Amino acid sequence: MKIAVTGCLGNMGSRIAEAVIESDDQIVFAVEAPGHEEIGVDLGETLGFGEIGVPISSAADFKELLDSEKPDVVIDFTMPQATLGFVEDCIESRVNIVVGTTGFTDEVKEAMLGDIEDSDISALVSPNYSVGVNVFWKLVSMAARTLNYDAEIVEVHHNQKVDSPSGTAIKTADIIKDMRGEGEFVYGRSGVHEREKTEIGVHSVRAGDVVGDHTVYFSGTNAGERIEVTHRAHDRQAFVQGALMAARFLLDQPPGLYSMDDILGFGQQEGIDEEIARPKRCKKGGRPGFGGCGRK
Ligand SMILES: NC(=O)C1=CN([C@@H]2O[C@H](COP(=O)(O)OP(=O)(O)OC[C@H]3O[C@@H](n4cnc5c(N)ncnc54)[C@H](OP(=O)(O)O)[C@@H]3O)[C@@H](O)[C@H]2O)C=CC1
Ligand SMILES: O=C(O)C1=N[C@H](C(=O)O)C[C@H](O)C1
Repeated sequence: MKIAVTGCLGNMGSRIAEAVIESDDQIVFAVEAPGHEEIGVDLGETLGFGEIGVPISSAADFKELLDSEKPDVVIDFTMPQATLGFVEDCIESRVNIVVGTTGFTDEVKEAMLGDIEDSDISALVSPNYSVGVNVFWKLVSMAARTLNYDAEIVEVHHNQKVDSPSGTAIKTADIIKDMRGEGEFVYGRSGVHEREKTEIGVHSVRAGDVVGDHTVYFSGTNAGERIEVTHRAHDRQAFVQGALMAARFLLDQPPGLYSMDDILGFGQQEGIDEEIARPKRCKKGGRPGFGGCGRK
């Protein structure tokens, strides 16, 4: 597989590059932010592998490199503004892309996904490439639909992370809302506030070198219990392996927008949810669930 890596000296980009260098795949070019002091230096030298014949290029030359080096796929973990440009260039040059960047506004992300869907490329865009988090989302969806309990999300990340809440937490909140057909997101409460039943709290912690933790608390009123669904990433390898799996998956796909569900065989969301027995009726439009009939 011929791979191009953007943000090749970042936390994720450098690890993607290292994994590719150590594999039978090939890095055909790698870019960093324009003006980066390592531009022109051999990527292998910088990453401690010795010379590999791939200079770190400026992202300003991305389109030109796409057309001359013709990678099978671009792997991008950078920042939203940069990613939008890379996606646009990939569409124009008909090169597949795996996007890991988070921090897009809803509008910008929808527009980007729409452009991909209207294009001739295949792409995968996910806020989390770890297999574990993709299973975590299934567990959360099952709990959210089954239990009529308050749902609160807490995510913890390293102190270099600039976007809050994490893309993973946002997708987790979306899943809970979708499963319940309702929900208002409330970010990091402060001051006097009476919690509405349908609120979905989202809380961000930034500290030290935490790779990425996500917990959803499902806690019932008078239920005498709570469930905490937690995923903890111990090492960025979890994301790297998923992103490389995604890149390989795209090689064989017709143009389209794919998800990790397609790769992991989780396409049958209903298959999981249908197994969950649920109370069938509630009075006055209450929402059924194992926590009883909630008010709407
Ligand atoms: N989907 C997933 O599984 C995961 C997603 N992420 C997301 O990936 C993104 C990157 O995370 P992380 O690697 O930790 O961040 P880093 O800040 O460590 O890396 C980002 C890299 O992108 C570079 N960059 C910035 N602007 C450009 C540009 N215009 N062209 C090329 N390169 C550019 C940065 O360069 P410089 O330092 O010079 O600015 C930096 O090297 C974040 O949005 C994060 O949330 C992270 C982990 C997993
Ligand atoms: O910035 C990070 O580090 C991470 N970002 C992703 C996110 O925003 O969800 C995924 C992972 O948690 C690490």
